[in-house]
Amino acid sequence: MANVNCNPNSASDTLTLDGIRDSLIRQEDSIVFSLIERARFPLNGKMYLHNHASIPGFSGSLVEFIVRETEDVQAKAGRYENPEENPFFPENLPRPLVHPHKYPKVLHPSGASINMNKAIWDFYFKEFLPLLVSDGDDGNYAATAASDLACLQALSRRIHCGKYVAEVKFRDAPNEYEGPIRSQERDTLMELLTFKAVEEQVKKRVEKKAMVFGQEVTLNNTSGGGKHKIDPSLASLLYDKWVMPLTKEVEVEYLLRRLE
Ligand SMILES: C=C(O[C@@H]1C=C(C(=O)O)C=C[C@H]1O)C(=O)O
Repeated sequence: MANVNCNPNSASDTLTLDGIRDSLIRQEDSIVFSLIERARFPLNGKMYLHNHASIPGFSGSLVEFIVRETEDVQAKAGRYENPEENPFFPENLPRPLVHPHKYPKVLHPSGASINMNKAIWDFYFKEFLPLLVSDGDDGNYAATAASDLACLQALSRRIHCGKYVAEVKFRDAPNEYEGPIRSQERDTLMELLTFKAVEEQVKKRVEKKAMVFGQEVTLNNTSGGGKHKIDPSLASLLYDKWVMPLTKEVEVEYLLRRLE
């Protein structure tokens, strides 16, 4: 069965750049669908206000409450034992209550501590969401927060796959990477790992996916009049401005620690 996550050959230790890129392409589907689902609801801005919900014993926004509680139960079920998964609120998470699954150890151990979720949380709520959804409040706060979390988790998984991308790039050309790693040259590492032509294809493909997945499907020939559930150019903006730069930041951070 195809594995949709970062390491497509998770049964073995073989990593290939093509295999990981295939999995990043598959994850575009999850991200675009999660955006379409979130865009069913208006902004519902009160959910994001500190202490607006007055939850006894809790200080924070309603969305933070829902994310923390969801991560708590998922941690008990072992979700964060998977090196591909990173919590948004890692502090004080409970231990798993289930028997541990043995995930293959393909990453360098120092990579485990890289967690970009604070930056993902900030750009998603402060910059991207207002572009994606309409203004307004329909009161469906719990369902809206659940769909925010689906978007955040899909984005986080994709961006942290940068660890696997960096590992395979290092294994493929250790001689090129070792010098700049030893001298901790961020800019040289960034140049070495960047493939502009691949990035251009990614932007075009996600825009096309948003167009195709977000069109109205009817049984007669009258199409939805070119209406789309989300603005396709937003998908390409999301990748250009945030997803790919953060993936590359994960790659650089991983490489900087690769020889520890
Ligand atoms: C992920 C990779 O590294 C970089 C980041 C990319 C991305 O986030 O999609 C694409 C190309 C590279 O500049 C890759 O080479 O595939």
